[in-house]
Amino acid sequence: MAQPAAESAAKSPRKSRQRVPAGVPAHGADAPGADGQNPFRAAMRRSRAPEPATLVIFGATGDLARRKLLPAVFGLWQDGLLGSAFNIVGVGRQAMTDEQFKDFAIEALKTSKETDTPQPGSLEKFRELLYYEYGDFGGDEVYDLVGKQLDEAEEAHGGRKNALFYLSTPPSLFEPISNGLGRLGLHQQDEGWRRIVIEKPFGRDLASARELNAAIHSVWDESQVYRIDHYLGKETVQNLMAIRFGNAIFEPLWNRGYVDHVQITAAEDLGLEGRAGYYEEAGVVRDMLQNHLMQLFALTAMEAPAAFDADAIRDEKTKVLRAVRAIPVERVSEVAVRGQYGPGVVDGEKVPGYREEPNVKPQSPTPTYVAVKLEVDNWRWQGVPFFLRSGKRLPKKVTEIAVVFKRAPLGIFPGGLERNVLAFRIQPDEGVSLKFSSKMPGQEMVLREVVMDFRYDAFGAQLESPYSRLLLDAMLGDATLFPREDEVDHAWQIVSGILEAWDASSPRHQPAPDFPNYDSGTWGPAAADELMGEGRRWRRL
Ligand SMILES: NC(=O)C1=CN([C@@H]2O[C@H](COP(=O)(O)OP(=O)(O)OC[C@H]3O[C@@H](n4cnc5c(N)ncnc54)[C@H](OP(=O)(O)O)[C@@H]3O)[C@@H](O)[C@H]2O)C=CC1
Ligand SMILES: O=C1O[C@H](COP(=O)(O)O)[C@@H](O)[C@H](O)[C@H]1O
Repeated sequence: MAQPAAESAAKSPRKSRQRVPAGVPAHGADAPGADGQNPFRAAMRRSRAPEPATLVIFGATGDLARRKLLPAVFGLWQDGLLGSAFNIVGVGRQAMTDEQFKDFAIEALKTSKETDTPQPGSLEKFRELLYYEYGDFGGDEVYDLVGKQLDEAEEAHGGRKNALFYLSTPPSLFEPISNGLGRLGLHQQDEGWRRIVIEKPFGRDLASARELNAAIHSVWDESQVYRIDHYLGKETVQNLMAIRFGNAIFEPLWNRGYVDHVQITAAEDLGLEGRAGYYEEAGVVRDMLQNHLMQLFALTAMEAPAAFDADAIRDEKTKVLRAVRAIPVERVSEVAVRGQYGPGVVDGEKVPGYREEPNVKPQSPTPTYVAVKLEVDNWRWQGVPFFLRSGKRLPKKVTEIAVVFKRAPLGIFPGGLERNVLAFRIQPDEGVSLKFSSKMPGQEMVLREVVMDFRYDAFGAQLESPYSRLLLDAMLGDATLFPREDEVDHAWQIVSGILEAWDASSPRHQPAPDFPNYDSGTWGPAAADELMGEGRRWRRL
């Protein structure tokens, strides 16, 4: 590996790298978080402490690492959740010294909106945990250097060589990195645990996802593989399971007898945010529908698991994904709607259309909006449609799951017979609300819709970053909130026909409607309303 001139002088010899020894908390008893300032984190600390470990982030100079991963790790560390010894090795292709990477990481923490407020001195202490290696991810040398880092950590880590490899790179590098780690034997668990976290999208279609799974399994056992979907790390998504399976009152209603339909919305006000290179290839189906929305759907529709453990939950999610009626290319126009945003006004500001975004092709056919109707062929949900939608440059950022109940069978009062709605607000204003009809004060028996509302802020705790939760889970070996191979496969099967019909390069391509077909700042194309059918409409959020 060639070293740049400035770098070879500045890079300290490996031997002199000091690690925080085992037995000494990564920050001591005086450290921030140790005073129990966050009661929820304090409770976690007692029951969940990972063994000493090294977190190796491939793609450590990228957008995700900078904005989300480093702040998430910092938050965990500052709250004393990372056990007795811990360090991070950033891996990238840019030539940088440890010192330069430390500067980069601290700057990232200072600029990211996701960083917890640093306690005095904690950024300086955190800086000491950081190391950096770089090289060609297709060669061997970079993995050799990473292996040496794990060797060097051994003593400080009480003789353990536990490592979590986080692949935060473009998806095309997932397989080469997995193979590279395998070639050098870094997946072997004889001197500690070894796990690999793989970012999304996992494949770009069913065939490539299967190939990637096969390639990953040629190195790793499935129990070592953590495919990340950050929506599963959101408190409010976990609360969906808590509410469904921790209360008796919902279960009797949660079926075709009482539910009219379900709406799942993941709306974003933002546009591309400079990610054209990725998004032009992905589009909204790969970016949001195949993963985040399918996970929300599976958690809403699945049967009660026998236990709250990784296999039981993932078995149930897989079962319901399998029960979704197939959407072959011929059915796509009946059950799915696509859109692309044009110029418009969001939050009072004029914004350009998708095709005017930097590095987007002037005639780009990439969809930025999707709405789809899923039908589930099982006893519970027969005849109950699930409507899923996601789009960029919609009027606001809001993610919600709304279970819309059937109307009362007979209207004996004046006033509309409205449908009750149980709505899980995933973000923002996290909470759960129940809409029902109530008598208005007065002499007449007139009904009006009212809302009973639970807000998460009632707990008085700031919600944790999903990446913190998932990173810690992976370090603890808990895969409950990570999609398993078969789930990912079924989610790809569901969207395969849509991709085939909409991808311009597909032989069965169906030409797009005239794009752009919705203005920025509106709720998407009109055809999405028609998808709902007679008597139903998208919720106004
Ligand atoms: N950004 C986000 O908000 C989200 C991202 N993800 C996923 O996370 C992963 C990373 O995304 P993101 O951080 O946005 O991507 P970026 O392009 O910003 O960063 C990717 C990282 O990989 C490195 N890299 C890129 N190409 C190569 C190469 N050929 N050889 C070696 N290193 C390379 C980059 O190095 P360099 O700095 O030199 O370019 C950088 O460190 C992707 O899989 C993405 O889909 C998932 C959810 C949200
Ligand atoms: O994975 C992704 O998710 C974000 C939305 O995540 P959220 O937690 O902010 O809701 C989306 O903007 C991005 O395009 C996609 O890659």
